[in-house]
Amino acid sequence: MSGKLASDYGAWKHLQGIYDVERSQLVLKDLFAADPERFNKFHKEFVAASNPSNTILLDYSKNLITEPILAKLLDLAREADVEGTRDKMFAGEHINTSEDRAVLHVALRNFNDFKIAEAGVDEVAGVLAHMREFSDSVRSGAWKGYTGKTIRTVVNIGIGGSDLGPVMVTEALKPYAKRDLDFQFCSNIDGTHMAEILRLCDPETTLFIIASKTFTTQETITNAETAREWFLSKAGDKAHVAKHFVALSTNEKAVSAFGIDKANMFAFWDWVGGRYSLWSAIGLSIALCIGYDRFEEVLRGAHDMDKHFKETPLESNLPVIMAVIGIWYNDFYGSQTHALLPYDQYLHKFADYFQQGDMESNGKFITKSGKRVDYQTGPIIWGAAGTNGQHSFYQLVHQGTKLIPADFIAPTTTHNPIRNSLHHRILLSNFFAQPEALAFGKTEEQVRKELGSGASEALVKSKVFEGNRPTNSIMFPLLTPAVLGSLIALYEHKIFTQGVIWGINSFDQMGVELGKVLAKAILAQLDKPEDVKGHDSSTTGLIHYYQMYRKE
Ligand SMILES: O=P(O)(O)OC[C@H]1O[C@H](O)[C@H](O)[C@@H](O)[C@@H]1O
Repeated sequence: MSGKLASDYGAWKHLQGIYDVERSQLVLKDLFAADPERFNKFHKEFVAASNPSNTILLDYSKNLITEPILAKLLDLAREADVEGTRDKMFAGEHINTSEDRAVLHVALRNFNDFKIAEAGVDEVAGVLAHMREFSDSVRSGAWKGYTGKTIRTVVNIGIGGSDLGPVMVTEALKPYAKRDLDFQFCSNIDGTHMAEILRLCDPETTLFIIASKTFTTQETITNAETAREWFLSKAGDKAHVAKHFVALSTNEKAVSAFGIDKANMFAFWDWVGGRYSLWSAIGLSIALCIGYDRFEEVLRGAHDMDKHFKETPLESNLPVIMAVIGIWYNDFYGSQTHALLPYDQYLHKFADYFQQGDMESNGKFITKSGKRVDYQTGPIIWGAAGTNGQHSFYQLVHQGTKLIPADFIAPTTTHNPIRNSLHHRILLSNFFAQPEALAFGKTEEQVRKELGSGASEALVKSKVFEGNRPTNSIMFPLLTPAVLGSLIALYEHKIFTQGVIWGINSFDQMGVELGKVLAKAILAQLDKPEDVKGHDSSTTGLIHYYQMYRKE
């Protein structure tokens, strides 16, 4: 940790100079016309070391960059010591400085490849074996509920990282799911979420997974208590809880205080960040859904990307390339957001997942050495599955006043080739067309030609697409467990790289605390109007309104 701001680096200043002078020449149409080799120069294919059918193509040619700009961006990564910090992460050094913790989600999918010395790493294999044994037993029907019936519904109770990863992955890998096992995910403290899920559950055949790293999260503990209360109101005897409740946590004490047997607890460790925890015991619902072997394929796919990130020179390193191009827009072009646009219905939760992954990691204005940054850090992440987005927000992406860098993501082959893959061909034609339209647009001249001489000036102008809107295109053969593992790890390491360049700690989340503390204080004041004290007039007024109209 140099203690420097990113803007102090020589490469940063150089890039600012390039941006100021060359920006007007960075026109995709011209860059492509000038160089027929542009695609060849600006794409890379990742091929997993352990599994050649796991490949990912990254085409970054439709970005507002030239070879010298990319080289300078990579110099910035070197100057910020991305490589050194990466190696520290893999070695188990405590790079999460504010919490004095290692950052070792990579150890959860390592299979004894990299040597990592940190307490708990040697326990990973044991927990995976426990997950295998348990998921096999539930899936085979050997695990019985309190009346001797097999499990039909799994309810994962968790929030944030203890929810979003399992939700996203079980959706993404639905083609591999055990279809006669239903999966529900209860996260929100809003009782509606739990009430609607319990309507679908039979206590004799439901398994509740209480997923919480800390086992102190208000939403999760309240929802878990509600589920237990509901279960006991039907099952009667507390001894039956052991057949219907398991816990995934780092906090053994709190788990046993809740009444869950140690044998039904799946452990993990403080060096697993919440938003990096789907690889840990938090992935139990994934293993139950697709089977342990498939879950392990997800881990191995991620490990292959870890190897790529750790061992590939920066020039060919996919996460690093995506990271530095993102910085070019975020910090020099001033773009505020980054869109994730998967053309695969199975990835419809991908943007939701990386909203937490990216925004909780890099949404910070203080560097690791306590300085306030004088540049932008993490972008706002958003997106939706194609082609739905096209009929919703793409108007603004094409013709709005904002620059919105976007990643288009698609498989060459669909799991559902209905009507001879007609749907997939239409889907992919849109996947190819959108980045093309965004990059090359449509000139006034083309519009005039199309409309003929009678068209009004206003109409002509309204149909012009300026183009020059940058995108990455990411393709892979099929959304398999291994590919998905690699894809998630690709984005994780992109986020890591950006955080190192910005000098921030991507692995704490101090920003979610304040609201929680205030809510606790307010909860104690909600009963009586005279108790509402210490707030501004707006907050007081809102609580009084609630007190006047509530019905309980
Ligand atoms: O798993 P838990 O300890 O219940 O935490 C759940 C979530 O809580 C907070 O919102 C943290 O900011 C998240 O990173 C975490 O994923």
